[in-house]
Amino acid sequence: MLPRAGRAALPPLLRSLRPAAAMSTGSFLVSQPLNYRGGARLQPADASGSETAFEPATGRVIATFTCSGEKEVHLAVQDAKAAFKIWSQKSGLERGRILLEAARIIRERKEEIATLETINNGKSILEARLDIDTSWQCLEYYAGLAGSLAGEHIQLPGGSFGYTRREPLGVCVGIGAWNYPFQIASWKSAPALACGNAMVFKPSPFTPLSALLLAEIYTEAGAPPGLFNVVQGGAATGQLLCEHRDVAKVSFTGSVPTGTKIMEMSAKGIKPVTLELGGKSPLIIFEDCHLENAVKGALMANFLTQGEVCCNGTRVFVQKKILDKFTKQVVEQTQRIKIGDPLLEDTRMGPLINRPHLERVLGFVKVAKEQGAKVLCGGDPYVPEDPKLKNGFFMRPCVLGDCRDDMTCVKEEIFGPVMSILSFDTEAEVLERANNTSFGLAAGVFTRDLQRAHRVVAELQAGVCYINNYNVSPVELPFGGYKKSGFGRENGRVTIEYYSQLKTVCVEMGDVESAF
Ligand SMILES: NC(=O)c1ccc[n+]([C@@H]2O[C@H](COP(=O)([O-])OP(=O)(O)OC[C@H]3O[C@@H](n4cnc5c(N)ncnc54)[C@H](O)[C@@H]3O)[C@@H](O)[C@H]2O)c1
Ligand SMILES: O=CCc1c[nH]cn1
Repeated sequence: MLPRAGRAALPPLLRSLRPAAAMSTGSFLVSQPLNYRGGARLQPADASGSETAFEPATGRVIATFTCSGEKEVHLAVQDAKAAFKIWSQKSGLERGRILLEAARIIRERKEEIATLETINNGKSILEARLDIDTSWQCLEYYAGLAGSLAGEHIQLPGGSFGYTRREPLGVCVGIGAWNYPFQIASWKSAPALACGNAMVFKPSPFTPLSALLLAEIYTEAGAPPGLFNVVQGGAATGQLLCEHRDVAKVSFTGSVPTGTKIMEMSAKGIKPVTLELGGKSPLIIFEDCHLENAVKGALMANFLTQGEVCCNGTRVFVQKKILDKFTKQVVEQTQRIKIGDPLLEDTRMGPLINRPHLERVLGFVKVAKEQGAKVLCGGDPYVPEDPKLKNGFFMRPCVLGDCRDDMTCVKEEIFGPVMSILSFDTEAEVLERANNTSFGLAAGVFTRDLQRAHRVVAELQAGVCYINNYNVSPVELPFGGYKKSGFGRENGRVTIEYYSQLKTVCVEMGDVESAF
């Protein structure tokens, strides 16, 4: 454990951020090493190229860093292996105590972590704070479960018996996307560590920073050095991690194409894998809904984190009778979303992650228009008045009307603030259309008819379904997809099964009855 006094002697990533309230957009720079291994921040032992991280609100480079090569990946896995030896021998209660302390430190440092997340990702500070809340809640939740992890005792004939032991897997690898950097690192590491595993985590090269804070926090909370390590890099580094022979499991959050590669690599090593992939989720608004809530739900389903959310309900199916009224209100409220400096308290939408992604999202809007969709609002670049934001990656949130199921904007994941509105007549019709996708991450339904709500969600091919709300993620509930949106789950009790294995012990109390 690194004592508090020791921390002050180091160059902590965020010392320059304290007090968080004093930090303003356009001023943050990082020059310290961004790998974390064996309980300390360090430069990688070897390199596989370099990457730059941006502040999306200004377009400034805030960090240039070395991507980890084969040697560094190996060292991180070896450090994790050494920590695993110590950690896996602890009781669940002991592990839970350290996770609880880490949760407490996250709460205490919430403002600086949220500030860093906002600077590097671009999401509003209001949202970043909520992400940090679901992060410490996740640690608390698995801290609570750690002490109760157990097998069972099974009586056999003649006094013999068997029992099962729930054992950790070993060194787990976590690979994250850039949209929820700290939360993804927390959602993967908390259940992994609670079960007795160690972890090597690779953040997205677009958002390399906040996972380091989590690493420092675990160390400060009393985790053995090497229990949670961070290696920086892109695809090459990720590949080295997945292929390392001492890695027991890979938990991946990202796109379907990368998920496919991860699964292929894991198949070669017969390694279990959790895949949290993309989506094109349906949100179904029936005419008997509470309209005001449905409108709010549609905005929640589309515009959090600039629309860069895997489970977003981007195909909004609205029953014909209320189509005009619903659309009018959605457009009015979308136009009121305050875009701008994400560190300001009243900002509700910040910049997209980077310039190429902004261009890609704007490209989807262009194609939608060409294919006959009507841009009801937004869908164009936005330049805030503040001169320091003039090179930021902003766009105005977009609502598309007159959409059809065969349009690109309705079929493909855009991962930006673009809502497609479609109309429908009957329940049977909308169910068929909602399920007509290779994705299956989430789905939502707004109706006052209780029976219909449950009937519809029973038919929806999606891992996470919402009734009369959207995009709430309590850590007690499992999260994950059907179909090409992946498999395995994060959060909830069930995730214990994805980070542990069951050993059966058969005990003979009599003599051996030999067949020979
Ligand atoms: N289901 C979920 O919980 C969830 C959550 C967040 C994001 N996502 C999805 O993530 C995508 C956006 O994130 P992204 O652009 O960072 O995804 P991505 O697939 O491009 O990258 C994800 C991570 O994989 C790494 N990577 C890339 N190629 C690799 C390879 N060959 N081997 C190993 N690692 C590799 C990247 O460096 C990054 O850390 C969207 O599709 C979104 O829906 C899903
Ligand atoms: O982006 C999808 C939802 C999510 C948030 N954190 C992990 N997954």
